[in-house]
Amino acid sequence: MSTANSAAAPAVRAEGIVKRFGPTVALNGVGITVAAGDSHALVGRNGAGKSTLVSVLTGLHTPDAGSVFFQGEPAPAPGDTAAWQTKVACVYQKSMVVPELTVAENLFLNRFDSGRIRWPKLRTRARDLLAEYGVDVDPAARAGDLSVEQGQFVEIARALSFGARFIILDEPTAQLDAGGIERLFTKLRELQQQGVAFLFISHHLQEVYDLCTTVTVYRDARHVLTAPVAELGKAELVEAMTGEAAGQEATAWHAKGGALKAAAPTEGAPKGREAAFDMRLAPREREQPSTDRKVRRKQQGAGRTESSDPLLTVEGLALDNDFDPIDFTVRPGEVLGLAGATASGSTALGETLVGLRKPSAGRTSVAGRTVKPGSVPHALGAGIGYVPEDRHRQGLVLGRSVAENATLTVADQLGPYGTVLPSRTKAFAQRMITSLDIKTSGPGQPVSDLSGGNQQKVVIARALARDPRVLVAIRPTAGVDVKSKDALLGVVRSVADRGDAAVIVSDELDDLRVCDRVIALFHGRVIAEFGSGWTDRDLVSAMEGLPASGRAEGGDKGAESDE
Ligand SMILES: Nc1ncnc2c1ncn2[C@@H]1O[C@H](COP(=O)(O)OP(=O)(O)OP(=O)(O)O)[C@@H](O)[C@H]1O
Repeated sequence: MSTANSAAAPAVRAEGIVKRFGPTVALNGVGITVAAGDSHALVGRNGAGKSTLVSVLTGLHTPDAGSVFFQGEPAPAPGDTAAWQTKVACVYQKSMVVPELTVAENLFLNRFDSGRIRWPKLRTRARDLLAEYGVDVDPAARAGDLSVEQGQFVEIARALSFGARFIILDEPTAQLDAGGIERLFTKLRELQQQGVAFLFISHHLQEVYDLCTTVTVYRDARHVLTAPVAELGKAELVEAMTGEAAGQEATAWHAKGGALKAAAPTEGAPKGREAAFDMRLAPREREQPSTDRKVRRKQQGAGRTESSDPLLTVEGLALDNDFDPIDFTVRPGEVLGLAGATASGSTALGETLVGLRKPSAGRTSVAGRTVKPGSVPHALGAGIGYVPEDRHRQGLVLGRSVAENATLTVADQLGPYGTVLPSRTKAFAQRMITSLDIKTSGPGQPVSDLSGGNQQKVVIARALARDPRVLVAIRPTAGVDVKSKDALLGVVRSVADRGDAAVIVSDELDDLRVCDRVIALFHGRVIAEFGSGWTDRDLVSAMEGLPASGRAEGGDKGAESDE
């Protein structure tokens, strides 16, 4: 929306940007122009070069070639942080404010006048500043106590107060619920009216259509196209991102219902999708051949109704202040979805299953064996595999290589008598790189050098290497591009299809589509349960805590109907 500002110089113009990291060419002569007051989306597959461009546009990286202009003026000199702050700011999915400081202190961080700081004056200035941009946050609040949404608003206000008229939003909605996204978008639209321009980076293509007027696509470090969003269909957009014509490859964007489910394995057919997704380092000897037989029969078409003993049993599990007592089972061959926003208790429930949190009541067992509560090693030992939500805090050792990270949980299986055979580690990592299409220069590359989505693939590979009986994945496709999403969800599905079980904790409909059953939580309580055949509207309504409106067939047991 470039209303009154259409005649103004572009908020940013970058031309011929080249950025190399050793042998990797992260940006290969790309450009981008964001008009004043525009909301411009930058999309591309994992590793396309988006984050690298953000680093160049914010002065964190100096390009090897090319130039950047803000409002027609050359970008500040490298290292002149104060000057860059007056031009551009980047708001990430997790606010970068300093949690120990108050909002007022964060707002004026690094720009106190020399001499004594006058706190009352500072708070007043902070209040005025927040009011100017319509941000309803107490300046005396500790930044660490703010919600993600409030933290982002504070960061936007801080950027604008430096004079910046160009803000980059890098996956800003990843941690927000539907209400938070709507409020963020409303604020962005208001600011656009005042001439502020946005570069919006997201793997959620619907958000691009909801918010942006222009879209630029990068693929493999190159610029592919820039077009008005209204003139580019979703299929064309995905085609530009993947370089494949629609229909050539099912994408998560198009996939509906069972389309994402990997085909059931047939005996004597090792090739194809499941073979590619078999990421186990050393597949375990099956202890329960009878169960396996049942599962195989089921997979061969005997239908999903046939019963077998549950692999995961959860009885009266509760965590004070997070979720009420809950009971459920997951059978071999089944993927269960636990749907709900982070605050619904679904994430806490997932973290309790894997031993990260100690429940206040109840019991979990895997294949009939009770799992010691609150112990990750015990949960792993019992056969639970874990894909964490926060891959940086819980998932990866950033300084270590792709190969080392992928095999961290299976070091005991990499060589005799506690030794680790580099050849075995490398061979396993290479298999994983190929199967999951990880964009990397090789198994020896540090994971810190991978793009965010490719790091997530390493986390998933690592969980699978242990050959878990029950895979618990929390928002497994966060930050993952449309095509890789399909592959990763196929991997989760294949865990069940080989006779084990999986639990996906998510509020992403694409994640939940691979599930055979979905339990929706709201405010720590089960609000509904769906078999197959739910509609987007039904599930979204349940996750928002809205009353059932004749929700999907297949076992809806809305809270209201209990009465
Ligand atoms: N510090 C670095 N050292 C080496 N290679 C890097 C570094 N940073 C990025 N790369 C490489 O540059 C390429 C582009 O990465 P970038 O993070 O810009 O991708 P992206 O489009 O942001 O991906 P994602 O959607 O997964 O976040 C990737 O191949 C990545 O491995």
